[in-house]
Amino acid sequence: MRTARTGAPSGRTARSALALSWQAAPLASALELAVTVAMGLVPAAAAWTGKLLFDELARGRAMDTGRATWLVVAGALLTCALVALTQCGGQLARRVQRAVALRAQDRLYRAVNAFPGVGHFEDPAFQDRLRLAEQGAQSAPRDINTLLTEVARNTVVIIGYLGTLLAIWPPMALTLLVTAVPALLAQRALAARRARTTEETMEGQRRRFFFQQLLTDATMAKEVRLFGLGELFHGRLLAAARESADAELAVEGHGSRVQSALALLSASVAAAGTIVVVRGVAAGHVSLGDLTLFTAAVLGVQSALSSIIGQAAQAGRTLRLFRSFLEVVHAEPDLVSGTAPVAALRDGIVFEDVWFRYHDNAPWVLQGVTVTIPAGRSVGLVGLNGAGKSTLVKLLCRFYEPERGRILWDGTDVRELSITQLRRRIGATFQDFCRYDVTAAENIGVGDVAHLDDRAAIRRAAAAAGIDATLAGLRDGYDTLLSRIFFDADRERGLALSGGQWQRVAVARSLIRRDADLLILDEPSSGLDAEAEHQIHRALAEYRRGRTSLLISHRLSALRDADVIVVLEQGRVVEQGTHDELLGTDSQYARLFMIQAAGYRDTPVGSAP
Ligand SMILES: Nc1ncnc2c1ncn2[C@@H]1O[C@H](COP(=O)(O)OP(=O)(O)OP(=O)(O)O)[C@@H](O)[C@H]1O
Repeated sequence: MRTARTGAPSGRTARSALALSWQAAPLASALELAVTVAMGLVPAAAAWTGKLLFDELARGRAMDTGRATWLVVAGALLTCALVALTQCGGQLARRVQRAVALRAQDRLYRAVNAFPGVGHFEDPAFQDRLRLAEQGAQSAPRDINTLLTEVARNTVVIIGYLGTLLAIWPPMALTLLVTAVPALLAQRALAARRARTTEETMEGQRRRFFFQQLLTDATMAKEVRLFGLGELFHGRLLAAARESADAELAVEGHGSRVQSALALLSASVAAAGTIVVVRGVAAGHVSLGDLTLFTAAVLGVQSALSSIIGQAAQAGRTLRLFRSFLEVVHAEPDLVSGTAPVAALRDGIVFEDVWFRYHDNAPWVLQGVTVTIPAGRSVGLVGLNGAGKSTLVKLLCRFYEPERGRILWDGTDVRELSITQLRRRIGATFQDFCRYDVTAAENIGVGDVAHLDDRAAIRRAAAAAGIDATLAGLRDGYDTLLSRIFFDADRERGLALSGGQWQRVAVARSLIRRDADLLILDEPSSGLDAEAEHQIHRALAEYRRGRTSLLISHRLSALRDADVIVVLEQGRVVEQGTHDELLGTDSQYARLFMIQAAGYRDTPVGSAP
């Protein structure tokens, strides 16, 4: 994938994540920070209240009961305040999280939509990065925000307690800070290892997802059952799932050992400090209240440091994922759109010595193709499977960039033209057309979003594709939902069309662009019955009259009327001419045509026509 690998240092990545969070919900983020800092003041205040209460109690008969009662009430009020602040903080955090999730998805899918070509989508590495980006975009801004608020809260907690420690036994303050260093290093290493595991198991997860699809997709269900593939795919699904689970289990096992060692270190340090202070109590120069305050301070500082370290490690892990988000959002486009406006086609389209292959080390699919599609004429494209016909069409629509050579639209290289304007001038039905889970009308209307609600235009296109009567006769006519999955508003299941009917809907979708200069039809009738095929070809021939069209079909009879027929063989143009011209020579076209004709006449292939 040609992404702009940001390789952003953690600082810059963290700033971007934080910016995402603050831009998404500035007020809620600021309030969350304020509430969290306020929460940080409570533990030290509560510990001091406890110490004062203990010291009061330690005075025995001389105790001031009124003061002790007020201290108990103050302790209870502090607990209430903590509960209220926790609830408030939680509510604000959820608000921030929802806003961040929406903003992150908006940025991610806006970026994905902006890729002009289709190359990125066919790249497995890009698919992995996209999935990591989805995870990172959700969690990193939240984790960085939490880190910020937790650092603020815990710094307040630590400052509140450090004074106490310095007053009671100063070396403890330093010891706690020093022991935080190995904990920080260990947690960082652990977080990096977790993030690496997530990245390394991505391919396995992609495989698992693929087998899940195979086992649950309605279109696959027939073959999976007929060929008895369920067990095979189930086994592969489990193997992929086991692979990821094993890797995750290994890293979590390591994590538990590290956490246990760190907990042991903390407990030993706390015990050593408490022993020193207990001795002070025994010697009479430290009060019981001081002992409780010291114990609370040690635990408070340790848990505050551990919380900061834990959050920092977690943020470090999700920042690695967030880097994927930044890489996708800032990815270089797979091809660059020109800016020149695209005028209506006057002279024609010319492929000039076009060379193309799908990847740097893949074989050439087009090898120096030179061909002209004259304006107002129809061109038929013929060739064996894999000859490169669909690829030629995809290059014309600018889904990919030719590696060498040029494609000219009225003499201008299409690279100089605005891709959006160019595509608006093309109506196309691809071999692998889409079946949208929307109404019949919308299934045609999406061919020209400006006409999504133009029922007359939709019906005209449907009539030209020979599907108007069928759609009008559906349960709710053109408003019938064409889907096997979704329910419509009345909880009625949608309707499924037959393969040939879907194909006509797809043809209608390309015909609705009545102002399109070029009509591309890649195997528009492969799924139609003989009568329907005849009908649709007649209708299309009528429709194409005087328009520029490029028609690909293995049924050569459908191309007889084309003004020029071009034969592709292994990515090279080997013949071109009219049907009669080509049939009169010893051409590849004539051979293919005879084979098909013989099939219909039941004449053995090779016998004289
Ligand atoms: N997205 C892709 N990624 C990699 N290779 C591809 C891709 N699409 C097509 N190819 C390869 O390019 C070659 C030409 O494919 P193309 O679809 O252009 O042939 P075609 O002439 O339209 O064939 P058919 O008559 O079977 O539709 C094939 O060898 C195919 O494997």
